Amino acid sequence: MADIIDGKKSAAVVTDAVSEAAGRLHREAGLQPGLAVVIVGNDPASHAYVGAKSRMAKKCGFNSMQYTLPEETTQDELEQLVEKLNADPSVHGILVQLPLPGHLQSEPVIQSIRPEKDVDGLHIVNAGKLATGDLASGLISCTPAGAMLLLRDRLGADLSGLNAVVIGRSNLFGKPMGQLLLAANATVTMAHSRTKDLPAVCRGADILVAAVGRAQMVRKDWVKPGATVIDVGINRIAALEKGEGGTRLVGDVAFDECAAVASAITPVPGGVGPMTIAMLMANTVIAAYRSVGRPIPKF
Ligand SMILES: Nc1nc2c(c(=O)[nH]1)N[C@@H](CN(C=O)c1ccc(C(=O)N[C@@H](CCC(=O)O)C(=O)O)cc1)CN2
Repeated sequence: MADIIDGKKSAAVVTDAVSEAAGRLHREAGLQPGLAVVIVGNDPASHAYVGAKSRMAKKCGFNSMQYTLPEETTQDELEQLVEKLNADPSVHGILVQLPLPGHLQSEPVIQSIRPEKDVDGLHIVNAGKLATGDLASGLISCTPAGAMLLLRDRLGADLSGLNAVVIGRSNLFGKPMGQLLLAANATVTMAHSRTKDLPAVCRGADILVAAVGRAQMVRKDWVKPGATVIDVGINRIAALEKGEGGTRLVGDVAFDECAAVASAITPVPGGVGPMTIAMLMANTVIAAYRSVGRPIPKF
């Protein structure tokens, strides 16, 4: 049976360090990190994530600002709000919760955020720095940064000689995850829906990272014995086995059967998810330190 990688515990270590760093910045420079989170529309899951981000920001000692915009918000109105936040010196981090309602285009909104306030790490300047191997001067997308921290705790910082397979090629996760693994010297394969014989590709992975958005798609015969499995999926399925109505949360990996083969595995919930919010806090405190030219804390 694989070791279960405890994302909640690692996230608490990060947020404790963030709180400490925020307190120091306040004491020594009189500056309180400010995080503005923008949500448009009524998606319940997005509201839950944004609520969790705002609560954690307060817990870390930040000035936590939440902008809840109605479903019918226009592209112009949203971009004007971003401009206002760009110009506000008390705001060090801006995050626009995704996905946006269908009539809005996310890319122009993301690109309108000043790169130094882009705590989601999605602006082309931040994505470009990561792609060119500069992990020091930009901001890195939160979920991949969190997944890498879990891997670092488990396998160390140098992944030389290890084969990593990332399933999924999104800008939010798959692409930056691939870049981070490459920067850690892993041999990286980016797999996706058009990959031929996906199970065989995955079976070659010492590190298997699943971000496909399909409940329990990765089965035990996809997993190399002894592999480390990182599950980024968040899917709600009917809770049939409990004999009651309702839903339960599962990842992209069939947990029980894959845990029997892997050497370590992240659960859902309680794996990568909590790290996403912790790394958002880390990015915000980093942005605040940089805004006054202070050396940034390490997480
Ligand atoms: N602008 C962004 N939008 C979205 C991002 C993002 O990083 N930036 N990621 C996801 C959603 N997300 C954060 O926004 C997120 C997802 C899951 C969790 C989490 O802690 N999950 C828990 C379970 C929570 C539950 O019970 O539902 C877990 O896995 O343990 C945090 C953040 C899409 N949008």
